Amino acid sequence: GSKWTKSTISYRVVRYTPDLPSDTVDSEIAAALNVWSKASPLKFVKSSSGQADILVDFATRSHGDSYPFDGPRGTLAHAFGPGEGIGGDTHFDDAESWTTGSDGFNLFLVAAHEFGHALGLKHSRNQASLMYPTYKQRDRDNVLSREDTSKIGALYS
Ligand SMILES: CC(C)C[C@H](C(=O)NO)C(=O)N[C@@H](CC(=O)O)C(=O)NCc1ccccc1
Ligand SMILES: [Ca+2]
Ligand SMILES: [Zn+2]
Ligand SMILES: [Zn+2]
Repeated sequence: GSKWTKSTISYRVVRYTPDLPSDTVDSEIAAALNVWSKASPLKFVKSSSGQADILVDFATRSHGDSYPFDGPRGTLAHAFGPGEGIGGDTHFDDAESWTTGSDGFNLFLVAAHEFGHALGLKHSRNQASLMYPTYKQRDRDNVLSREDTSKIGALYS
């Protein structure tokens, strides 16, 4: 696949982390998707049951795909590139402490990075990019670099 061939993409949160109220998880996930809808023609709609393009899940260790999580730290989350079935699905390691602040790991920031992968972006070698491989604190109101914006623009122009 490498990119979605439709402009409205559905998502559903399958399981929630115990670290945060579920409506907080919902709003952080929606905010992370909004980062990308602002930089592309893509729209995201939330469904509360049944199938969806992007299934969001919190899990630990072995969790039904070939990429078991690794306990605290290390891998924080992963996402599959666009496509049917597992394509787009985004999993967060629930061994991490998920927060809305600067302690633990900020769910919004990690989700914004993961959804870049779920939309077809690879890692960047540019430290300024949200798609740089390693986590660091960023200004929530300005998470995309010019490179991120041009990459998603080129993919979904
Ligand atoms: C090989 C993959 C599965 C590593 C995985 C990742 O890149 N997921 O998208 C991940 O959890 N990377 C860590 C860093 C690492 O494992 O060395 C990370 O901080 N990812 C989240 C992240 C990265 C950059 C900005 C915001 C969030
Ligand atoms: Ca981990
Ligand atoms: Zn997984
Ligand atoms: Zn990544």
